[in-house]
Amino acid sequence: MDIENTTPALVLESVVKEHAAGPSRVAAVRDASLHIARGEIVVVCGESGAGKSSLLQVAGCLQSPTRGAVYVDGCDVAGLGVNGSADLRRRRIGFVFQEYNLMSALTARENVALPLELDGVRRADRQAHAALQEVGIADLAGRFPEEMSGGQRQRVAIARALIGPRRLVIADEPTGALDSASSRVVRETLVERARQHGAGVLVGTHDREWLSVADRVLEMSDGVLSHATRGPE
Ligand SMILES: Nc1ncnc2c1ncn2[C@@H]1O[C@H](COP(=O)(O)OP(=O)(O)OP(=O)(O)O)[C@@H](O)[C@H]1O
Repeated sequence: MDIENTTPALVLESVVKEHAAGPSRVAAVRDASLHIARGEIVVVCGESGAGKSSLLQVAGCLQSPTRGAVYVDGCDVAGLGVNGSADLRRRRIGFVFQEYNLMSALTARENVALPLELDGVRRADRQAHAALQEVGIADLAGRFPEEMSGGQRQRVAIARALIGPRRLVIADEPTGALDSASSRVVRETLVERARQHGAGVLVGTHDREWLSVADRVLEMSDGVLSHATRGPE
């Protein structure tokens, strides 16, 4: 394995995330530390309000930590500034959310190509088509999101999250809105694509079905990330 491949996809060091709530503050993440290697799938479970989304937002550089450090693919996010952080998100991090977050005015292929096009990558369209082929929905490339099922939309989101040199994929309740058959397809697709691309994957979910595909399962409770873990069940 070369040096680049041994760089962790994600390192969190003593991360604290507080949210303002009126005059007081809520500690959503309390002193969380975590390493995710490339190709590794880590699932964080926990009840509603445990702090999973807050942890994922900080890990995905969508929010700054109140304290602590975040490294994505070896890069210290605190030193990047607003533009550098946006570039890192667009180039190195893929996101999959419960709500899909696809652009409704763009076709499936255009949605997948968008992060590459924003970076001026040539032949983005062709790469997007290949990515849709890999997730098994190339025949829907010309459809708009509203013309697809939830499971199909989520596969478009996965193709978009993994296109280009992604080092880290953040998935927040990726199967929360899907039936069990679509959920299984989405799980298998994300896992297979992550293994092929060598991206580290951090999934926050209530869906216990994710435990069977995880390399590590962590529990979150009242902002505390517990490393008293199990392997996959
Ligand atoms: N923007 C915000 N402003 C104020 N408080 C927030 C904000 N976001 C989250 N919180 C609070 O932080 C805590 C953790 O919330 P978070 O959404 O991270 O949990 P979660 O485990 O993802 O929950 P769920 O599974 O319901 O999405 C909760 O007490 C929540 O009310």
